[in-house]
Amino acid sequence: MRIAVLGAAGRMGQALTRTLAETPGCTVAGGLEAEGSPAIGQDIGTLAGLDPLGVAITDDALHLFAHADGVLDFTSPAATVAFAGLAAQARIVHVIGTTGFSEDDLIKLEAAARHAVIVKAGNMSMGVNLLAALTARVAATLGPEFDIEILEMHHRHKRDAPSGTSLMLGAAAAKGREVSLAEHSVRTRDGETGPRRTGDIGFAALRGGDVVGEHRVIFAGRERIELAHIASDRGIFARGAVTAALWGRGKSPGLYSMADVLGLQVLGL
Ligand SMILES: NC(=O)C1=CN([C@@H]2O[C@H](COP(=O)(O)OP(=O)(O)OC[C@H]3O[C@@H](n4cnc5c(N)ncnc54)[C@H](OP(=O)(O)O)[C@@H]3O)[C@@H](O)[C@H]2O)C=CC1
Ligand SMILES: O=C(O)C1=N[C@H](C(=O)O)C[C@H](O)C1
Repeated sequence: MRIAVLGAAGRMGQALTRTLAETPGCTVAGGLEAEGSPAIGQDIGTLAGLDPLGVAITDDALHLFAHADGVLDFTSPAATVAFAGLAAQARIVHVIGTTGFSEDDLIKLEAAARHAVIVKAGNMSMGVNLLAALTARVAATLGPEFDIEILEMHHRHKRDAPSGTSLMLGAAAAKGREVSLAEHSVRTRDGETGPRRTGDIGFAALRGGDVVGEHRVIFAGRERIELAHIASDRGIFARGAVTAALWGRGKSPGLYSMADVLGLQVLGL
């Protein structure tokens, strides 16, 4: 499968190139950066710390989409929405790892998925997707006397909060409890907040240093249960993304999740 990397010079872009280069059945079909980026013209392998792969990073999205069977997209919300239109036109698999979408962006991605195979997840690692399934299970088992709080820490460069993973975990908790996340989520606390409302699902975000990504789901009642995931290497996200692209080839158009790719729903988790 010919797979191109969007945002090839980024932290995830480089991890994706390394993973693609070592995955049987995949070829690195190209790398994209925005016009004016100093990465344009550089070899995608060299940039990712490998031997040269003979593929120069380009800013020509149309050419790149026309010569790929799939694209791995860890860029920015605005770029990803534009790329969804191009992937739909080219009828190729669009794997979306980007986070921080607005409601309006999500509507546009759903529209694009009527014509294209999109696999989208706030976290592509097997561990976090398992954690989400476990979170739903624990939330369904415990009553509302257990307060649910989701805590994350990421590196100082991260631009969005709560993280895509925290939102996935919040959605899983809400699903387990059979409530709407929008009606129960509390994203900030400051000043005279009053006591915690029963049933709320709270979010807290820490930023600093080079932390790859850490998440904790806390169920706090008269006793406390905590589920946690710690990522120490971006390769876990990259492996999930490449697996998703291979899985998506030949599927009917639609918006799929990593739970679909990993078969977690089939397992009843
Ligand atoms: N779902 C998951 O498993 C994971 C998701 N993420 C998400 O992936 C995204 C990227 O993270 P990260 O790699 O750390 O960020 P980086 O900023 O390191 O990388 C993003 C790259 O995309 C480039 N880019 C932005 N706009 C365009 C465009 N229009 N065309 C081509 N390239 C573009 C950026 O270029 P420039 O710097 O010039 O803007 C940059 O090189 C974030 O939303 C993050 O939350 C991250 C890890 C795992
Ligand atoms: O920006 C990151 O780095 C990460 N983003 C994703 C998120 O928003 O949850 C996944 C991972 O935690 C790393």
